[in-house]
Amino acid sequence: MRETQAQIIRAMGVKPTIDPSAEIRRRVRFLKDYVDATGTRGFVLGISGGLDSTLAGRLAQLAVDELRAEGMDADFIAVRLPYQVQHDEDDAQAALAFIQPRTSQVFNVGPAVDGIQQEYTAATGEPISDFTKGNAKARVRMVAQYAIAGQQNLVVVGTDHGAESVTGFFTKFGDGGADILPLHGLNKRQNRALLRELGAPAALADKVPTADLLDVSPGRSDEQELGLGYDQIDDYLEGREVPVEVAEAIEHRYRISRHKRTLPVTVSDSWWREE
Ligand SMILES: Nc1ncnc2c1ncn2[C@@H]1O[C@H](COP(=O)(O)OP(=O)(O)OC[C@H]2O[C@@H]([n+]3cccc(C(=O)O)c3)[C@H](O)[C@@H]2O)[C@@H](O)[C@H]1O
Ligand SMILES: Nc1ncnc2c1ncn2[C@@H]1O[C@H](COP(=O)(O)OP(=O)(O)OP(=O)(O)O)[C@@H](O)[C@H]1O
Ligand SMILES: [Mg+2]
Repeated sequence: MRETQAQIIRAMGVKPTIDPSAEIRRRVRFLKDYVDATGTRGFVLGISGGLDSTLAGRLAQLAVDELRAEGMDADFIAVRLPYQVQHDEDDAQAALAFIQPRTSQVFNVGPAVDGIQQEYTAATGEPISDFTKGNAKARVRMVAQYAIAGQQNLVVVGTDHGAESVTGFFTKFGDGGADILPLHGLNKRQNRALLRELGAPAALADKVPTADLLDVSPGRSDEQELGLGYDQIDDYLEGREVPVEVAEAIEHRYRISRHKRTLPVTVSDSWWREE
């Protein structure tokens, strides 16, 4: 295995093989212990219909079920955060039906995002690009989740995991902004395996991953945007041999996204000087 590959695998914490049921137990216990130790009341998470939030949402609900059975007044708020009307709303509803959240809410990010779009043009005299607007959607979702968390003494669940973290494929302080990451150390196929173990419908576990941030191409697949397949990223993270150009593409993305996996850089930091 390439030395860089070994270093990246260590940093991402991905194991070559997992026991899905043991991973589920470990992660539910983690969510419960965290709430218990911090005096918070539970969790809030945006549910998109994609597989990561379906998994993290189900884990959060299982944790809350157990906390409530133990006498704690815990809650999980699953929040739909569409930009106006979501093209795959049916999948989001199927995800909610599977998760069975104690509480669910709908918070349309459309008016806030459109407000930012208008003010951007008013301020700069130029239109905001669809790409930048897409990141604003992810950031408004973060703001909405923190509003709910702040009012209700909840923590914001993030869905970051090895196969996204390694390429920095998330919006900084958008979906990357969260308090607790129950999927840390898993790659994409391992997320699917946990969902299957939990009994999720195949349509949810097998769904094509999409950031779904662009107005111009709703539901464009992550793989199309990245130019890399999750199977390739997953193989890399499991320590398997991948074509050298794939390894180099992953390592390049890993290097240039380092700033997204650290706290804001300060005058005392030097990591950014290293190659
Ligand atoms: N070297 C550096 N040191 C410190 N900060 C640096 C920096 N370079 C950029 N930055 C800052 O970071 C910003 C760029 O980062 P960011 O705003 O995140 O933007 P960026 O990384 O360009 O775009 C986010 C990417 O993540 C994808 N995404 C987003 C959300 C969800 C998902 C999904 O998987 O579903 C995927 C999205 O499709 C897009 O390709 C810059 O505007 C700048 O403020
Ligand atoms: N339309 C949406 N409604 C609610 N939450 C959303 C929406 N879009 C994104 N999110 C939140 O942002 C997170 C990051 O999006 P991302 O696409 O990486 O995950 P996903 O949609 O859950 O799964 P997948 O990567 O398989 O599409 C989601 O897990 C979810 O918490
Ligand atoms: Mg998605």
